[in-house]
Amino acid sequence: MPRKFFVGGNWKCNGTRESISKIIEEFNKGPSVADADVEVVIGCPFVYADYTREKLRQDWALSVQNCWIGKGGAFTGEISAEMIKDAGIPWVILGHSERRHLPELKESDETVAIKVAYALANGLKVMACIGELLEEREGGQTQAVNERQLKAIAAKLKEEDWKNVVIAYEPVWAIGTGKVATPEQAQEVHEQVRAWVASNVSPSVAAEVRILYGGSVTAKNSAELAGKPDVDGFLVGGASLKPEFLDIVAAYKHK
Ligand SMILES: O=C(CO)COP(=O)(O)O
Repeated sequence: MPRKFFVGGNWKCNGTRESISKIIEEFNKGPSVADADVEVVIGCPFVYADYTREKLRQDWALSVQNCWIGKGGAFTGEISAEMIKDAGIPWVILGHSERRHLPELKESDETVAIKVAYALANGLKVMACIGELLEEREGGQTQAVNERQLKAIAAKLKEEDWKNVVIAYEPVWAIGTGKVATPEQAQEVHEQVRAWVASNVSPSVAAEVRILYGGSVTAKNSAELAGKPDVDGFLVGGASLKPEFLDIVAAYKHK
């Protein structure tokens, strides 16, 4: 089965009702993808999930950007996987580098892995993010870091869980910096990630799991990146708040 191209938008902690309404109006003008070889998912802030769902075209799905590590209860300020599911939101982004590395958050590999397993067990689909820091890349640690992050997640999943996971490779040095990985750099890591999954999960999961690239993806660079064999889509930050996101979605045609 060929891997269906996947374009996720990650709005991060951005937006007002007014700006969301405006950008959705633009998005809703784009061609239908209902029968196209692409899946589109918008990751919005929790508080705007209902508002976004109400306005957003029906052929695009909704995601949130985090969830609590386990069952809900006395965890002030947190949102559980059960609540996300109950609210009718199919996807959650987990392990984003901002959550892994911001000093205020510092989510460990283990925390991310527990969240991924719990969200899957409660019926959500997960965009699981991995990626190396600049100093790790410069220190020749790229593969080791990505594999360490993946290994923590894989250790908690059963083989059938993987059908509800997409992996987002987001090199931290490329996020929000305008410094996109070259198509060759992205392909090299995606190939390593797929090979790791083949050896450590199963060859069939490796063949089917979608590996997204994230980090300064724009309308300009998306077509060439999409042309690489192991790039199955994108997780887009800044450009997912702009009309050019429609052009990034259209990059599936370069597959
Ligand atoms: O972090 C990202 C998506 O999750 C990427 O962000 P930018 O596209 O703004 O670099």
